[in-house]
Amino acid sequence: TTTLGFQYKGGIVLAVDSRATGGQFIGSSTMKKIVEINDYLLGTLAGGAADCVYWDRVLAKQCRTYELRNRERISIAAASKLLSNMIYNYKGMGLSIGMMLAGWDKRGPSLYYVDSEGARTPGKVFSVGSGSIYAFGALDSGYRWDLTDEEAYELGRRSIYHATHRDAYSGGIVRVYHMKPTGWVHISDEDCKDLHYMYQDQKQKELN
Ligand SMILES: C#CCCCC(=O)N[C@@H](Cc1ccccc1)C(=O)N[C@@H](CC(C)C)B(O)O
Repeated sequence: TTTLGFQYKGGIVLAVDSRATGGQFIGSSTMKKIVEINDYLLGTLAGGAADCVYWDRVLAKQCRTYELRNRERISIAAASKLLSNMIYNYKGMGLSIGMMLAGWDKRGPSLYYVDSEGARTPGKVFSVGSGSIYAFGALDSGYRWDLTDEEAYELGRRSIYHATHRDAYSGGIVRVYHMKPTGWVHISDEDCKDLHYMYQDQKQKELN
């Protein structure tokens, strides 16, 4: 898996791949690794597929219960604390979860990284998963606070593409979402094969 998230002038962009593997076997090429917890809260999944999907659903239930009891949406900080505390109870028992939570609450945009080791940290730029080392190469060199929306989408897309090219455990569809003050927007789903040939043509044109 390769997932990434970054905050910039225009909000937060999330980008992920869609491959699920069991050893060298590819179990799925269409996994949804960006999960829509509610209209203002997105999660990204990396690690054990069952662990991530299960605890994401538990978190979604907790967030909805919070809304019903308090008549307002839960903050990203509180949602990430709920997830972190729930999985911390299982520390050392073998859970494998590396998630990002991205959302917009009354404090504005918020991006958190939470994992099954017990980490919970806010930040501006993260990449999580077996392909994150490759994604960071493109992401860190292209990241600026003042990116336009289109530049931000392309940075996310390109960074995931580079990871799918080099990491055997990443591939399939490159999915991009944008978290705005009005909630999330699904920007694009593109097969990494199509991106490969598109970038090759681009390079060819630059050489000519
Ligand atoms: C095949 C199959 C079913 C999925 C098995 C399964 O959890 N695969 C994992 C890799 C893994 C992890 C821990 C133990 C074993 C195998 C996987 O593909 N994780 C991706 C993200 C999830 C959300 C799809 B990615 O992190 O590579």
